[in-house]
Amino acid sequence: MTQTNNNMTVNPDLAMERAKCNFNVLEVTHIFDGGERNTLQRKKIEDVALNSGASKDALGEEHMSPKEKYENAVRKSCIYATMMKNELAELSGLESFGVSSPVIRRTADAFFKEVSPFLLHLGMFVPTIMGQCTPEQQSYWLPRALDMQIIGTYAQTELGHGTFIRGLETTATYDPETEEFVLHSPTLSSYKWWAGGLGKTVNYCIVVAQLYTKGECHGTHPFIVQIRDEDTHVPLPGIKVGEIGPKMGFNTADNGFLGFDHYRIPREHMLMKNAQVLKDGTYVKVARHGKLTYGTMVFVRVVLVNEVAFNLAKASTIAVRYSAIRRQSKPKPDEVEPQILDYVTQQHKLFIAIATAHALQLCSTWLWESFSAVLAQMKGGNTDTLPEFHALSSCLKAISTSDSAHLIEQCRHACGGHGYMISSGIPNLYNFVSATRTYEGDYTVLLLQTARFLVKAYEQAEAKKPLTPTVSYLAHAFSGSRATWDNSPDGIIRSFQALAAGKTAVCVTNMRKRMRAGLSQVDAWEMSTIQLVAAAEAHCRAVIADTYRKEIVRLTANSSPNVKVVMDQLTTLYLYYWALERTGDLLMFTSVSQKDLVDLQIAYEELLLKIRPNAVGLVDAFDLRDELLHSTLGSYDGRVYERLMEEALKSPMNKEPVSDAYSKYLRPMMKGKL
Ligand SMILES: CCCCC/C=C\C/C=C\C/C=C\CCCCC(=O)SCCNC(=O)CCNC(=O)[C@H](O)C(C)(C)COP(=O)(O)OP(=O)(O)OC[C@H]1O[C@@H](n2cnc3c(N)ncnc32)[C@H](O)[C@@H]1OP(=O)(O)O
Ligand SMILES: Cc1cc2nc3c(=O)[nH]c(=O)nc-3n(C[C@H](O)[C@H](O)[C@H](O)COP(=O)(O)OP(=O)(O)OC[C@H]3O[C@@H](n4cnc5c(N)ncnc54)[C@H](O)[C@@H]3O)c2cc1C
Repeated sequence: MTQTNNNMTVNPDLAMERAKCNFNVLEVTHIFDGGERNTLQRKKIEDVALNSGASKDALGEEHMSPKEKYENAVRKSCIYATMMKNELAELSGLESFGVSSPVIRRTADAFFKEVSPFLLHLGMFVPTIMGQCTPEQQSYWLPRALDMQIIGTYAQTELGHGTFIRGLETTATYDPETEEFVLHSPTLSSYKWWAGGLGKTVNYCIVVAQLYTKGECHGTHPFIVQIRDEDTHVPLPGIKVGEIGPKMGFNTADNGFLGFDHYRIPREHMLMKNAQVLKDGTYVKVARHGKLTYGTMVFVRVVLVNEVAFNLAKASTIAVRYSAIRRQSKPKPDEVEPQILDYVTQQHKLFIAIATAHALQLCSTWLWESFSAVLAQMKGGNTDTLPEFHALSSCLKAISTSDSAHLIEQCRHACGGHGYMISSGIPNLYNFVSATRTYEGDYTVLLLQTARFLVKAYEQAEAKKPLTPTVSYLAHAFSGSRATWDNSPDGIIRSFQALAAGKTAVCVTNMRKRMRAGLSQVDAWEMSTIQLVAAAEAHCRAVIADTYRKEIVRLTANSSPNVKVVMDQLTTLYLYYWALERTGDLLMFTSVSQKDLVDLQIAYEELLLKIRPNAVGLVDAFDLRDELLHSTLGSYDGRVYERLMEEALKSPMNKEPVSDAYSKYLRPMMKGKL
C-alpha cells in the first residue's frame, strides 16, 4: 500500500521511517552544505539546471551503443556548459564558471550516468592554465578555455609510465633557429595514453614531456599543444590521436592516445610559471620547489576527497532507503517479515557508509582550507608547508578513494540481487569510484609518499626537533610505554595516533636493522614497504578521525539537542568501527585488554540500534534529488518494484515478442538442424 506525501506517492515503510526520525533533517543538511545560505543557493542551482528536464535521456544510456553513448554525453555536456556560462555562472557566484565548485560538480552528475567528456577540461586543463602559466600566458589562454572556445585535457600518462613521471619518454626539444619546441614520441611506450576527452572531443591538451635544450635534459615540463584544427576538428599533421577502447567505467569520457612525429609548437607554448626557456635556449628555473609542476595533481587529489564523499553519500542513500522498503525472512514466525534495515548485520554494513561520507566530506572541506593556506604562502615565495601538505593530500586521496570504493561495493551487497542492476545506480558509482583509487596517483604509491614524510618526521621527533601539526603526535612515540587505552572518543583518537607512531617506529627500526645487516638504504626501504604502507594508512586514519570529531563538535556547537546527539553517535560509531577493525594493532601498541575489546564490540552493537530509527533521516539529509541518484532502488518515494519493472520494460530486448535469435539459432539447434 502506498501513501501520498506532498503530492507524491510514497512507500509506507519509508513514510513510517520519516515519521519516526527524531532530529531536524534540514539542520543536518545545512551543516554539510556549510550553512543555510549555501543550501538555498545549491537548491536554486539544482532547480535551474534540472527542472527543465534537459538532463533526461529519451532512451536509457545503458541501452545505447558506445558511439551513441558518447554522442549523447557530448550533447548533454554542451547543454550543461552553455547553462554554466549563462544561468549558472551568476547563481553559483563563481568568478569563472565551473572550476572546482562542488555544487556545480554535484549538479552536473544529474546529466551523466557515467562522466562528461569535458571533465578533464574543467578538472585539469583549466586548473593547469591557472596554476602553471605566467600572467601573460594566462591572459591569453584562460578566457578562451573558460568560454569553451577551445577544449582541452591533461596528457601526462604514457603507455609505458603513469606512476613514474620522471620516466616519461615524450621529448620536447628546443630549436633556437625557429624558436619552437619539437615534440616527439620516440617509442610505442612513449605514446600518451588515458587522457580523458582526448579520443574525440578536445582540440588542445596539456602535454607533459622531457624538456631538452642546448643538448641537456631538464626533466618533465608542461606544454600547451593544439592537436586538432579549430574549425574542422581534423587532427593536425604530425599528430596521431584516437580513443583507447572500452573500459570498466568512464565509457563516455573518450579517453585517448596521442603520439607526436616531430611536431612543432611555438616557444611560448611551454607553461613558464615555474621554469622558462629563453629565445636563445637558455633554461631558467623560477620556482623555489622542484615539484611545483606537479601542482595540478595535488589540486585534483584535494578535489577527489570531496568527490568520493559525494558518491558514497549517493550509494548510502540508495542502500538505506532500499533497506527500509525491502522485507525479507521471518525470524519471528508470528510477525510480519522485518525490513532488512532491522537486521544488525545490515546496519553494520550501512551506518559506517553514512559516517564515512560525513567524515570525508568534513575532511575535504578542512583539506581545501589547508590547501588554500599553502597556496597563499607559496604566492609569497614560501614553500615550507608543501612537503607536509603533499604527504597529507596523498594519504587522504588514497584512503578516501579506497574506503569509498569498498563501502560503495558494500552498499551493493546490502541491496542483494537488485543492487546488481545497472538501474540501481550502484554499479556506475562503483565503476567511477574504483578508478579514483588508481588515477591521480595509485593507492600504494601515494601512501609510500606519505610514509617518506612520516619516517623523516619520526627522525626529527627522535632528535627532539619541532614537528609540523599533522605529525605532532610522534613526539610522544618515545615515552617507552604503550599508550593508555581509554574508550572515550578522544581516547580512541589518541590510540589511533599511538598506533601510527608505533607502526612508523617499527618501520624505522627494521630499516636500520636491515641496513646494519648490509642492505642498501633503497633495498632496506623496499623490504619495509608493506609496513610503511600500513603506517601511512594508520596515520591517515588518525588524521581523519581527529578532523571528523573536531569538526563535528565545532559545527554542532549551536545545533538542536537531537542533532547533536545523532551527530555524536555517528562520530562515535566511526571511531568504534575502526578500533574494532584494528584490534590486533591496538593490542600491540596500546594497553587495551581483551575485556576492553569485548566491551567495545557490545557498545558498538548498541550504538547501531540507537542510530537505526534515524537512518532514513540521515540519508535524506544528504538532500540528493532523484535526478542525481539515477536509481530505481533509492528514489525518495521508495517505489522500488514499480521502477524496476518500468525500467525492465524499457529494455530493447522486450520490444519484440520473439527474438531473432530464436529463428537464427535456437530453433535450428532444438530441431537438430544446426
Ligand atoms: C565542473 C567542475 C569540474 C571540476 C572537477 C572536479 C572533479 C573531478 C576531478 C578531477 C578530474 C577527474 C578525473 C581525473 C582523471 C585522472 C587524471 C590523471 O590521472 S592525470 C595523471 C596523474 N598521475 C599521477 O598522479 C602520477 C603519480 N606519480 C607521482 O605523483 C610522482 O611520480 C611520484 C610517485 C610522487 C614520484 O615522483 P618523483 O619520482 O618525481 O619523486 P620522488 O623521487 O619519489 O620524490 C622526490 C621528492 O619530491 C616530493 N614530491 C613528490 N611529489 C610531490 C608533490 N606533488 N608536491 C610536493 N612534493 C612532492 C617527494 O615527497 C620527495 O620528497 P623528499 O622525500 O623530501 O625527497
Ligand atoms: C579512468 C582513468 C582515467 C585516467 N585519466 C588520465 C588523464 O586524463 N590523464 C593522464 O595523464 N592520466 C590518466 N590516467 C592514468 C592514471 O593517472 C594512471 O593510470 C595512474 O597514475 C597509475 O599509473 P600506472 O597506470 O602507470 O600504474 P602502475 O604504476 O603501472 O601501477 C601498477 C601497479 O604497480 C604498483 N607500483 C607502481 N610503482 C610502484 C612503486 N614505486 N612501489 C610500489 N608499487 C608500485 C602500483 O601500486 C600498482 O599496483 C587515467 C587512468 C584511469 C584509470
